[in-house]
Amino acid sequence: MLQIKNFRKSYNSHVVLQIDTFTITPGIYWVRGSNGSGKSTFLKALAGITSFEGDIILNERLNIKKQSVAYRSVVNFAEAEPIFPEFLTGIELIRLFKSAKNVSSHQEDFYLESMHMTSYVNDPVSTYSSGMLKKLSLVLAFLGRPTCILLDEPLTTLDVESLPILYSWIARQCHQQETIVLLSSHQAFEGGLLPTVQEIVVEHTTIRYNS
Ligand SMILES: Nc1ncnc2c1ncn2[C@@H]1O[C@H](COP(=O)(O)OP(=O)(O)OP(=O)(O)O)[C@@H](O)[C@H]1O
Repeated sequence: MLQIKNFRKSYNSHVVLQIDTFTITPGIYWVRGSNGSGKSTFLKALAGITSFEGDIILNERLNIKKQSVAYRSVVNFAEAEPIFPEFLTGIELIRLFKSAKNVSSHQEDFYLESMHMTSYVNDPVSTYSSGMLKKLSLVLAFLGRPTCILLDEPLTTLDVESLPILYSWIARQCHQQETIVLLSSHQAFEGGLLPTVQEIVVEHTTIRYNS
């Protein structure tokens, strides 16, 4: 469970997001809002990579500010437009993430094979197209034993064949362990491929459930 309390994020003293209290229980959530509404800001705050006022607490014990290392070890984030060191190969980045997340198994094999990435995962990321970079960032977001997975604009640059594969990863993850999965998009969710999906709307500098 994620609890957000007295949250406020400003850029140059301009408030872009304010949330009094908001609770997210395990499940799949479609975070929808128009351009500039604050979706990325919200996910970056939950990922612990942008500063904010207030508290974010995971499972009633991991405060993002007080237990930041433990919090981040179970919260994975895929950026909307991922940028990686160009000289590293995909597999080197995966190994780096695995060591940070204390993963010893060949957990990545399932993701690389199902997303048909084995032919280029040993190449430097400087040679990757934007869709290939996106797929690599999605693999990284599933490594370890995350209890929260944050995917910012995962549909952007992903080809139509890859979308059902990503959705199957999400369904598998939620089946194996209680997980909060947040996917942001400016588009409405087209159902069918995922189990129950709830919608969180970002608008008017705050968030709400779309019930
Ligand atoms: N680094 C920054 N400095 C100043 N303002 C910023 C910064 N990042 C975001 N903003 C502002 O915060 C607001 C929310 O931006 P954010 O990127 O979170 O929106 P978004 O909903 O993800 O948009 P999009 O769908 O276009 O990606 C916008 O008004 C944006 O101009």
